[in-house]
Amino acid sequence: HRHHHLSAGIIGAPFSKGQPRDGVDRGPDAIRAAGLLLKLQQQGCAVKDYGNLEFEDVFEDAPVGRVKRARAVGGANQRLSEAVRAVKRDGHTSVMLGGDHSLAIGSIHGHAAAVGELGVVWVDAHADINTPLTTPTGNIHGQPMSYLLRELQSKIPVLPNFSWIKACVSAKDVVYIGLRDVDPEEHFILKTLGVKMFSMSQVDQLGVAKVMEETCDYLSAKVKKPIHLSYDIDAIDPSVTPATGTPVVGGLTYREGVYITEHLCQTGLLSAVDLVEVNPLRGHGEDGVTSTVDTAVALLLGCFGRLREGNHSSNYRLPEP
Ligand SMILES: N[C@@H](CSCCS(N)(=O)=O)C(=O)O
Ligand SMILES: [Mn+2]
Ligand SMILES: [Mn+2]
Ligand SMILES: [Mn+2]
Repeated sequence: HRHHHLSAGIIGAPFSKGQPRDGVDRGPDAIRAAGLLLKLQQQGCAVKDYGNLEFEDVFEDAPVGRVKRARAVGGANQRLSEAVRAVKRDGHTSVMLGGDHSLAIGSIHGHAAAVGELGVVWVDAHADINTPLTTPTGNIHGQPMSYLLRELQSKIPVLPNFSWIKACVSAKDVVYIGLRDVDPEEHFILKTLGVKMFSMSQVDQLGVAKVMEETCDYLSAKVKKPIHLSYDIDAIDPSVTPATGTPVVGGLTYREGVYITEHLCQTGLLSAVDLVEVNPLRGHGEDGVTSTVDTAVALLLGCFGRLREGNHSSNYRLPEP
Protein backbone atom coordinates (compact mmCIF):
# COMPACT_ATOMS: atom_id res chain seq x y z
CA HIS A 1 0.00 0.00 0.00
CA ARG A 2 1.13 3.57 -0.56
CA HIS A 3 2.05 5.94 2.18
CA HIS A 4 0.07 9.14 1.95
CA HIS A 5 2.82 11.29 3.34
CA LEU A 6 2.74 15.00 2.86
CA SER A 7 5.65 16.59 1.03
CA ALA A 8 6.40 20.31 0.66
CA GLY A 9 8.60 21.94 -2.00
CA ILE A 10 9.54 25.39 -0.70
CA ILE A 11 10.17 28.27 -3.14
CA GLY A 12 11.17 31.68 -1.79
CA ALA A 13 10.07 34.54 -4.02
CA PRO A 14 11.66 37.73 -2.68
CA PHE A 15 9.75 40.13 -4.96
CA SER A 16 8.04 43.45 -4.32
CA LYS A 17 7.44 45.15 -7.68
CA GLY A 18 3.73 44.31 -7.73
CA GLN A 19 3.31 47.13 -5.23
CA PRO A 20 5.18 50.29 -4.12
CA ARG A 21 6.19 49.56 -0.51
CA ASP A 22 9.70 48.39 0.41
CA GLY A 23 10.14 45.29 2.54
CA VAL A 24 7.76 42.63 1.23
CA ASP A 25 10.72 41.03 -0.60
CA ARG A 26 12.06 40.18 2.86
CA GLY A 27 9.06 37.96 3.55
CA PRO A 28 10.61 34.64 2.48
CA ASP A 29 13.66 34.95 4.73
CA ALA A 30 11.55 36.16 7.67
CA ILE A 31 9.32 33.09 7.37
CA ARG A 32 12.35 30.79 7.05
CA ALA A 33 13.98 32.41 10.07
CA ALA A 34 10.87 31.65 12.12
CA GLY A 35 11.60 27.95 11.61
CA LEU A 36 9.06 26.91 8.97
CA LEU A 37 11.12 24.08 7.45
CA LEU A 38 12.18 22.49 10.74
CA LYS A 39 8.64 22.72 12.11
CA LEU A 40 7.26 21.07 8.96
CA GLN A 41 9.80 18.24 9.34
CA GLN A 42 9.02 17.88 13.05
CA GLN A 43 5.35 17.28 12.22
CA GLY A 44 6.25 14.52 9.80
CA CYS A 45 6.18 16.43 6.53
CA ALA A 46 8.88 15.72 3.96
CA VAL A 47 10.49 19.02 2.95
CA LYS A 48 12.61 20.00 -0.05
CA ASP A 49 13.95 23.56 -0.07
CA TYR A 50 14.31 24.96 -3.62
CA GLY A 51 15.85 28.15 -2.21
CA ASN A 52 14.97 31.74 -3.11
CA LEU A 53 14.45 32.70 -6.74
CA GLU A 54 16.75 35.44 -8.09
CA PHE A 55 14.90 38.08 -10.08
CA GLU A 56 16.82 40.24 -12.58
CA ASP A 57 16.69 43.98 -12.03
CA VAL A 58 14.74 45.86 -14.68
CA PHE A 59 16.00 49.42 -15.16
CA GLU A 60 13.62 50.92 -17.72
CA ASP A 61 10.13 50.03 -16.55
CA ALA A 62 7.91 53.01 -17.34
CA PRO A 63 4.16 52.60 -16.74
CA VAL A 64 2.14 51.10 -19.62
CA GLY A 65 -1.15 52.94 -19.44
CA ARG A 66 -2.01 52.73 -15.73
CA VAL A 67 0.07 49.57 -15.10
CA LYS A 68 3.27 50.07 -13.08
CA ARG A 69 6.43 47.96 -13.22
CA ALA A 70 4.94 45.55 -15.76
CA ARG A 71 8.30 44.40 -17.19
CA ALA A 72 9.66 43.44 -13.75
CA VAL A 73 6.43 41.70 -12.71
CA GLY A 74 6.09 39.81 -16.00
CA GLY A 75 9.68 38.63 -15.93
CA ALA A 76 9.58 37.54 -12.30
CA ASN A 77 6.39 35.57 -12.79
CA GLN A 78 7.69 33.79 -15.87
CA ARG A 79 10.59 32.54 -13.75
CA LEU A 80 8.29 31.61 -10.87
CA SER A 81 5.96 29.71 -13.20
CA GLU A 82 8.82 27.46 -14.33
CA ALA A 83 9.93 26.94 -10.72
CA VAL A 84 6.47 25.91 -9.49
CA ARG A 85 6.03 23.60 -12.47
CA ALA A 86 9.32 21.88 -11.56
CA VAL A 87 8.30 21.49 -7.91
CA LYS A 88 5.03 19.87 -8.99
CA ARG A 89 6.89 17.61 -11.43
CA ASP A 90 9.03 16.48 -8.46
CA GLY A 91 5.81 15.41 -6.73
CA HIS A 92 5.63 17.96 -3.91
CA THR A 93 2.93 20.33 -2.75
CA SER A 94 4.32 23.67 -3.87
CA VAL A 95 4.82 26.32 -1.14
CA MET A 96 5.56 29.79 -2.55
CA LEU A 97 6.70 32.29 0.05
CA GLY A 98 6.16 35.91 -1.07
CA GLY A 99 6.71 38.58 -1.87
CA ASP A 100 3.65 40.47 -3.05
CA HIS A 101 0.47 38.92 -4.49
CA SER A 102 1.36 39.61 -8.14
CA LEU A 103 3.37 36.39 -7.70
CA ALA A 104 0.11 34.42 -7.85
CA ILE A 105 0.31 34.90 -11.64
CA GLY A 106 3.39 32.71 -11.91
CA SER A 107 2.45 30.35 -9.11
CA ILE A 108 -0.99 29.47 -10.46
CA HIS A 109 0.28 29.45 -14.08
CA GLY A 110 3.05 27.01 -13.24
CA HIS A 111 0.75 24.87 -11.11
CA ALA A 112 -1.81 24.64 -13.95
CA ALA A 113 0.97 23.81 -16.44
CA ALA A 114 1.82 20.83 -14.25
CA VAL A 115 -1.63 19.55 -13.21
CA GLY A 116 -4.14 20.97 -15.70
CA GLU A 117 -7.53 22.12 -14.40
CA LEU A 118 -7.38 23.28 -10.78
CA GLY A 119 -9.55 24.97 -8.16
CA VAL A 120 -8.41 28.23 -6.60
CA VAL A 121 -9.16 29.22 -3.01
CA TRP A 122 -8.21 32.92 -2.66
CA VAL A 123 -8.04 33.99 0.99
CA ASP A 124 -7.67 37.77 1.08
CA ALA A 125 -9.22 41.04 2.24
CA HIS A 126 -9.04 42.02 -1.44
CA ALA A 127 -10.21 40.42 -4.71
CA ASP A 128 -6.99 41.24 -6.65
CA ILE A 129 -9.03 41.09 -9.85
CA ASN A 130 -8.65 44.59 -11.32
CA THR A 131 -7.77 44.63 -15.01
CA PRO A 132 -5.03 46.93 -16.41
CA LEU A 133 -7.88 49.27 -17.42
CA THR A 134 -9.79 49.27 -14.11
CA THR A 135 -6.88 49.34 -11.62
CA PRO A 136 -7.15 52.41 -9.37
CA THR A 137 -3.47 52.26 -8.37
CA GLY A 138 -1.63 50.58 -11.25
CA ASN A 139 -0.14 48.12 -8.75
CA ILE A 140 -0.19 44.63 -10.24
CA HIS A 141 -0.64 42.94 -6.83
CA GLY A 142 -4.26 44.14 -7.16
CA GLN A 143 -4.64 42.53 -10.60
CA PRO A 144 -3.25 38.95 -10.68
CA MET A 145 -6.58 37.16 -11.13
CA SER A 146 -7.42 39.23 -14.24
CA TYR A 147 -4.47 37.66 -16.11
CA LEU A 148 -5.43 34.14 -15.05
CA LEU A 149 -9.20 34.01 -15.72
CA ARG A 150 -10.15 32.76 -19.18
CA GLU A 151 -13.34 34.86 -19.10
CA LEU A 152 -11.44 38.17 -18.74
CA GLN A 153 -8.86 37.83 -21.51
CA SER A 154 -10.77 40.06 -23.98
CA LYS A 155 -10.33 42.85 -21.41
CA ILE A 156 -6.55 42.51 -21.06
CA PRO A 157 -4.29 44.67 -23.26
CA VAL A 158 -0.84 43.57 -24.46
CA LEU A 159 1.77 44.23 -21.76
CA PRO A 160 5.58 43.86 -22.04
CA ASN A 161 6.84 40.55 -20.58
CA PHE A 162 3.26 39.27 -20.18
CA SER A 163 2.84 37.52 -23.53
CA TRP A 164 3.98 34.15 -22.08
CA ILE A 165 0.90 34.02 -19.81
CA LYS A 166 -1.86 31.61 -20.84
CA ALA A 167 -5.11 32.15 -18.91
CA CYS A 168 -5.61 28.84 -17.08
CA VAL A 169 -8.45 29.27 -14.55
CA SER A 170 -12.22 29.33 -15.10
CA ALA A 171 -14.39 31.65 -13.00
CA LYS A 172 -16.47 28.68 -11.80
CA ASP A 173 -13.36 27.14 -10.23
CA VAL A 174 -12.56 30.10 -7.92
CA VAL A 175 -13.70 30.71 -4.33
CA TYR A 176 -12.86 33.86 -2.36
CA ILE A 177 -12.78 33.94 1.44
CA GLY A 178 -12.31 37.03 3.63
CA LEU A 179 -13.24 39.84 1.22
CA ARG A 180 -13.84 43.25 2.85
CA ASP A 181 -12.13 45.81 0.57
CA VAL A 182 -13.32 45.27 -3.03
CA ASP A 183 -13.29 48.04 -5.67
CA PRO A 184 -16.61 48.71 -7.49
CA GLU A 185 -15.11 47.55 -10.80
CA GLU A 186 -13.91 44.33 -9.14
CA HIS A 187 -17.36 43.79 -7.64
CA PHE A 188 -18.88 44.19 -11.12
CA ILE A 189 -16.48 41.57 -12.47
CA LEU A 190 -17.15 39.13 -9.60
CA LYS A 191 -20.94 39.42 -9.95
CA THR A 192 -20.93 39.35 -13.77
CA LEU A 193 -18.76 36.21 -13.85
CA GLY A 194 -20.70 34.65 -10.98
CA VAL A 195 -17.55 34.03 -8.93
CA LYS A 196 -18.24 32.26 -5.61
CA MET A 197 -17.29 34.48 -2.71
CA PHE A 198 -17.50 34.34 1.08
CA SER A 199 -16.91 37.92 2.21
CA MET A 200 -16.41 38.69 5.89
CA SER A 201 -20.21 39.10 6.02
CA GLN A 202 -20.66 35.45 5.08
CA VAL A 203 -17.90 34.42 7.49
CA ASP A 204 -19.89 36.19 10.24
CA GLN A 205 -23.21 34.81 9.03
CA LEU A 206 -22.27 31.17 8.38
CA GLY A 207 -19.18 30.66 10.53
CA VAL A 208 -15.89 29.46 9.13
CA ALA A 209 -16.77 25.74 9.35
CA LYS A 210 -19.81 26.17 7.09
CA VAL A 211 -17.81 28.43 4.76
CA MET A 212 -15.20 25.70 4.35
CA GLU A 213 -17.80 22.96 3.91
CA GLU A 214 -19.51 24.98 1.17
CA THR A 215 -16.17 25.94 -0.41
CA CYS A 216 -15.07 22.32 -0.75
CA ASP A 217 -18.49 21.08 -1.89
CA TYR A 218 -18.61 23.86 -4.50
CA LEU A 219 -15.12 23.17 -5.88
CA SER A 220 -15.62 19.41 -5.96
CA ALA A 221 -19.25 19.48 -7.13
CA LYS A 222 -18.46 18.07 -10.57
CA VAL A 223 -14.98 16.58 -10.39
CA LYS A 224 -12.31 16.61 -7.68
CA LYS A 225 -9.52 18.92 -8.89
CA PRO A 226 -6.21 19.81 -7.23
CA ILE A 227 -6.59 22.92 -5.06
CA HIS A 228 -4.38 26.01 -5.26
CA LEU A 229 -4.60 27.98 -2.01
CA SER A 230 -3.46 31.59 -2.46
CA TYR A 231 -3.28 33.01 1.06
CA ASP A 232 -2.73 36.78 1.47
CA ILE A 233 -1.71 37.40 5.09
CA ASP A 234 -3.87 40.55 5.05
CA ALA A 235 -6.94 38.27 5.12
CA ILE A 236 -6.20 37.93 8.84
CA ASP A 237 -7.16 40.85 11.08
CA PRO A 238 -4.40 43.49 11.34
CA SER A 239 -4.52 43.19 15.16
CA VAL A 240 -2.84 39.81 14.55
CA THR A 241 -0.93 40.44 11.31
CA PRO A 242 -0.10 44.15 11.01
CA ALA A 243 3.16 43.68 9.08
CA THR A 244 1.63 43.83 5.63
CA GLY A 245 1.19 46.42 2.88
CA THR A 246 -2.57 46.95 2.77
CA PRO A 247 -4.08 46.14 6.18
CA VAL A 248 -7.90 46.27 6.48
CA VAL A 249 -9.77 46.14 9.80
CA GLY A 250 -12.42 43.49 10.43
CA GLY A 251 -10.41 40.48 9.29
CA LEU A 252 -10.27 36.77 10.09
CA THR A 253 -9.25 35.74 13.57
CA TYR A 254 -6.11 33.67 14.02
CA ARG A 255 -8.41 30.68 14.75
CA GLU A 256 -10.51 31.18 11.60
CA GLY A 257 -7.35 31.55 9.53
CA VAL A 258 -5.90 28.30 10.85
CA TYR A 259 -9.24 26.46 10.51
CA ILE A 260 -9.22 27.26 6.77
CA THR A 261 -5.84 25.54 6.32
CA GLU A 262 -6.70 22.56 8.58
CA HIS A 263 -9.87 21.97 6.56
CA LEU A 264 -8.18 22.21 3.16
CA CYS A 265 -5.40 19.86 4.30
CA GLN A 266 -7.86 17.14 5.27
CA THR A 267 -9.40 17.16 1.77
CA GLY A 268 -6.15 15.65 0.49
CA LEU A 269 -6.51 17.91 -2.57
CA LEU A 270 -4.16 20.72 -1.53
CA SER A 271 -1.60 20.86 -4.35
CA ALA A 272 -0.02 24.34 -4.06
CA VAL A 273 0.03 27.12 -1.48
CA ASP A 274 1.04 30.79 -1.75
CA LEU A 275 1.74 32.72 1.46
CA VAL A 276 2.14 36.34 0.40
CA GLU A 277 2.27 40.00 1.48
CA VAL A 278 4.25 39.50 4.71
CA ASN A 279 6.26 42.74 5.01
CA PRO A 280 8.68 42.81 7.97
CA LEU A 281 9.20 46.57 7.50
CA ARG A 282 5.51 47.28 8.17
CA GLY A 283 3.52 46.77 11.33
CA HIS A 284 4.35 48.64 14.50
CA GLY A 285 7.66 47.36 15.69
CA GLU A 286 9.08 43.95 16.46
CA ASP A 287 6.03 42.49 18.21
CA GLY A 288 3.82 43.17 15.19
CA VAL A 289 6.34 41.60 12.84
CA THR A 290 6.78 38.54 15.07
CA SER A 291 3.03 38.06 15.38
CA THR A 292 2.62 38.37 11.60
CA VAL A 293 5.43 35.96 10.72
CA ASP A 294 4.45 33.42 13.40
CA THR A 295 0.86 33.48 12.08
CA ALA A 296 2.13 32.86 8.54
CA VAL A 297 4.08 29.84 9.83
CA ALA A 298 1.04 28.53 11.74
CA LEU A 299 -1.12 28.79 8.60
CA LEU A 300 1.45 26.82 6.59
CA LEU A 301 1.80 24.14 9.30
CA GLY A 302 -1.99 23.75 9.15
CA CYS A 303 -1.73 23.16 5.39
CA PHE A 304 0.56 20.19 6.10
CA GLY A 305 -1.36 18.34 8.75
CA ARG A 306 -0.75 20.16 12.03
CA LEU A 307 -3.82 19.94 14.25
CA ARG A 308 -4.50 21.93 17.36
CA GLU A 309 -5.54 18.71 19.16
CA GLY A 310 -1.94 17.50 18.68
CA ASN A 311 -0.27 15.04 16.33
CA HIS A 312 1.85 11.90 16.69
CA SER A 313 3.82 9.87 14.16
CA SER A 314 2.20 6.66 12.90
CA ASN A 315 5.05 4.50 14.22
CA TYR A 316 5.14 6.01 17.71
CA ARG A 317 5.04 3.50 20.59
CA LEU A 318 4.99 4.32 24.29
CA PRO A 319 8.36 3.65 25.95
CA GLU A 320 8.40 0.63 28.30
CA PRO A 321 10.47 0.17 31.51
N1 LIG B 1 -7.82 47.13 -4.95
C1 LIG B 1 -6.59 47.90 -4.74
C2 LIG B 1 -5.78 47.31 -3.56
S1 LIG B 1 -5.35 45.67 -3.93
C3 LIG B 1 -4.40 45.08 -2.59
C4 LIG B 1 -3.53 43.99 -3.16
S2 LIG B 1 -3.21 42.72 -2.04
N2 LIG B 1 -2.35 41.66 -2.77
O1 LIG B 1 -4.44 42.05 -1.68
O2 LIG B 1 -2.47 43.23 -0.90
C5 LIG B 1 -5.78 47.89 -6.02
O3 LIG B 1 -6.17 47.30 -6.99
O4 LIG B 1 -4.72 48.49 -6.03
MN1 LIG C 1 3.41 1.49 4.87
MN1 LIG D 1 -4.97 41.64 0.29
MN1 LIG E 1 -3.87 39.88 -2.25
